[in-house]
Amino acid sequence: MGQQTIVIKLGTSVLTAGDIHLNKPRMVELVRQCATLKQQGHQIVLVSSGAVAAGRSQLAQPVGDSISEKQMLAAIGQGQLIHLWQSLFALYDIPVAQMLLTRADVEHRERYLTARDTLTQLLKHQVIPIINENDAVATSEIKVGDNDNLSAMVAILANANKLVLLTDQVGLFTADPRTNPQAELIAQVHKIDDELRALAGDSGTSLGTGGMATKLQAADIAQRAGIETVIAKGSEADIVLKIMSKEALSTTFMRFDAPLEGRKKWLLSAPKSTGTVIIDNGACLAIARQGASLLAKGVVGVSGSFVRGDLITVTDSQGQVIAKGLCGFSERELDTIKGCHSLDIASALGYKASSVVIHRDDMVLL
Ligand SMILES: Nc1ncnc2c1ncn2[C@@H]1O[C@H](COP(=O)(O)OP(=O)(O)O)[C@@H](O)[C@H]1O
Ligand SMILES: N[C@@H](CCC(=O)OP(=O)(O)O)C(=O)O
Repeated sequence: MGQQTIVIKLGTSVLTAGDIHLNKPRMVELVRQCATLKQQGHQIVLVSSGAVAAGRSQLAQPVGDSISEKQMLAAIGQGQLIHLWQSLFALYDIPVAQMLLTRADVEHRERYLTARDTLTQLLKHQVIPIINENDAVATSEIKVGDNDNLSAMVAILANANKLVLLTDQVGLFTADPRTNPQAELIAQVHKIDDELRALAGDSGTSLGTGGMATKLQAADIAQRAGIETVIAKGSEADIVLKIMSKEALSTTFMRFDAPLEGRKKWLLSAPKSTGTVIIDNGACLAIARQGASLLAKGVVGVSGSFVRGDLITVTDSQGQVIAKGLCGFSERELDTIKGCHSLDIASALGYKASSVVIHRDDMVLL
């Protein structure tokens, strides 16, 4: 492939030097590699963790791990982080931009499109966007929570070809190599299933967030959006350049051949599901095999709390997640009309309403 847009996510494990201090020589190395890629005509977006660690290293007294303390640390450290990136990229005359996002910035379609436009403009002007979660103000309702998932959202926003997750391991192993020295590297993954998810543990340190589990979630989103994901070790010499020339020891998650179109990519990446609809086997087959919309007739149960237009999860009667999509009814309406023929919905509710529960254009299969 020729010139590509590459989102590179740098975990705290890559950006800290065995403790909480930012690893400046490592950052210099990564900047040099990004500059080389830019010279080759590639577009680069960085998702940089490290704000909390950087904040901690600046305070003389020890600080705890409560949410408000971490938010304070992020507010202190983010400035130092972006200052360092800016100074290092300036050595190559490459301008950078800071974008601090939360889930709320991508959850609503208009805000998603605004963030996408900003990113597109920055790339058009040869600027490297450096993105982190806006930890200082992100409440539990609006935060993504980890930069792996955030980087998958960014990869979709940037219409990227590749998502590179740099961490402190060479890739995904059959078990956490920290605790299991016999663990073996999995070089290539075509589809992420429950068996693979069971291998991916949490972060082995108090600095990282989510470990391999969130990296798999990110790779899963990216794969479906048609983006290849590579997990590799950020401390390896020339690692990003080696990934580009396919010489890196790493785990590659192949992209799906039939990627989703724009609106469905947004559905996949952003909104949080607030409820669940359980459907019968006939409806499962119709939506999964025939690409049909979900009708009330196939609905056997409803849970959670949602209003018309909210994103909900669709499961089969065994609880297996089949799809997610924007629901045409509230949970109370859906409970009333479950099992109804589409023509009977209006009389069951007492007013005219949508004839489908989730339209196929508003649904992604999982
Ligand atoms: N199956 C696995 N393969 C590789 N690493 C794993 C696995 N399960 C858990 N891990 C842990 O995930 C950690 C990397 O995630 P994390 O600490 O969140 O790093 P980062 O800061 O780069 O996001 C590794 O150091 C490792 O201990
Ligand atoms: N936003 C946080 C990092 C969150 C996160 O996902 O961390 P990591 O698992 O190290 O990529 C920070 O800047 O400290």
